[in-house]
Amino acid sequence: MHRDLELARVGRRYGIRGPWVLRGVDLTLTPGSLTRVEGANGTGKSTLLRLVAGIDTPTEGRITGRPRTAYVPERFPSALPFTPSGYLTHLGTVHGLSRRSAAARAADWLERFGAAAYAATPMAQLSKGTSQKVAVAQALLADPELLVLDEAWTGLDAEARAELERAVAERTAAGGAVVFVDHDPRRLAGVPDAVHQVVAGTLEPRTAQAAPPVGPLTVVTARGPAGGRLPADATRPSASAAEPTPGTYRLTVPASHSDVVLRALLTAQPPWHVVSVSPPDVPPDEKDRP
Ligand SMILES: Nc1ncnc2c1ncn2[C@@H]1O[C@H](COP(=O)(O)OP(=O)(O)OP(=O)(O)O)[C@@H](O)[C@H]1O
Repeated sequence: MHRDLELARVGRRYGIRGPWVLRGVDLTLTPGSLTRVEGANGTGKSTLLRLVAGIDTPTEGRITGRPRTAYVPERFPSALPFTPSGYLTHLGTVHGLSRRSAAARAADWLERFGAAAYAATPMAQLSKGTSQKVAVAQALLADPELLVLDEAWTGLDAEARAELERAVAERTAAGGAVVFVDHDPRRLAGVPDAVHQVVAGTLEPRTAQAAPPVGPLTVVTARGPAGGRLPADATRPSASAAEPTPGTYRLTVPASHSDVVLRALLTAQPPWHVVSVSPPDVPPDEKDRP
């Protein structure tokens, strides 16, 4: 994503005389940012996400700077006349991939979400959870610059939920923007760069204290090159960073983001030395004891 996506004074109503669902919405999504949208039932969250995703257009106002966008809708039309493999491969070619690399990516994503065994099952026969995995895979397939997730975790098993959190971390680390709605307040808690609430048809920044991370945490201990500064991609997702001895840092990271933090440390120029990766409250020198 090379520039911001901007919503300026956006309004949406359904039907010429329908009530305004949203009005006067201003929102800026910057490259690399994670944004959460909250709001009570029926306030217009899905309406907003459809506008952000570009599958609906505003009744008034402007949206500019659209990047390559992918979207997981609240309700995925699962009864399609395809198998997951055929569907994802077809979509990959629509996104400009060769058939061969589209098929390889389709297989990779189905594997990541634990749905490889259903690659050749007609989609109409899939369980709700497996079709949700296909819904998520179709959005991630072509490395979108903007990823819009409307309750995308709903129906996924625990491993697939964690995998989707990791995929979100990868997208933002790659400079993409991610916007999500989720009924679970613990979803990626403490990680979003911005949280907005839909209230009475407008969008307001949430002013209450941001929730601290409540999911599983990982402590990454790393030693830097002389005078080295922690790479921004390592500090940004971290809930805390301490420097117990000069040049050695302990980063406490949501487990969903540990791969991204490790990659940022190891690919920095010059690279950092990762001393240990452990659950919180386990001193690094004790973690290997039986
Ligand atoms: N296609 C549509 N045609 C007419 N009205 C619609 C349409 N889509 C949404 N609405 C109305 O717009 C309002 C906001 O709906 P929306 O689904 O955006 O809210 P939401 O916050 O996502 O709700 P929920 O939390 O229940 O998913 C509701 O009153 C809904 O009935």
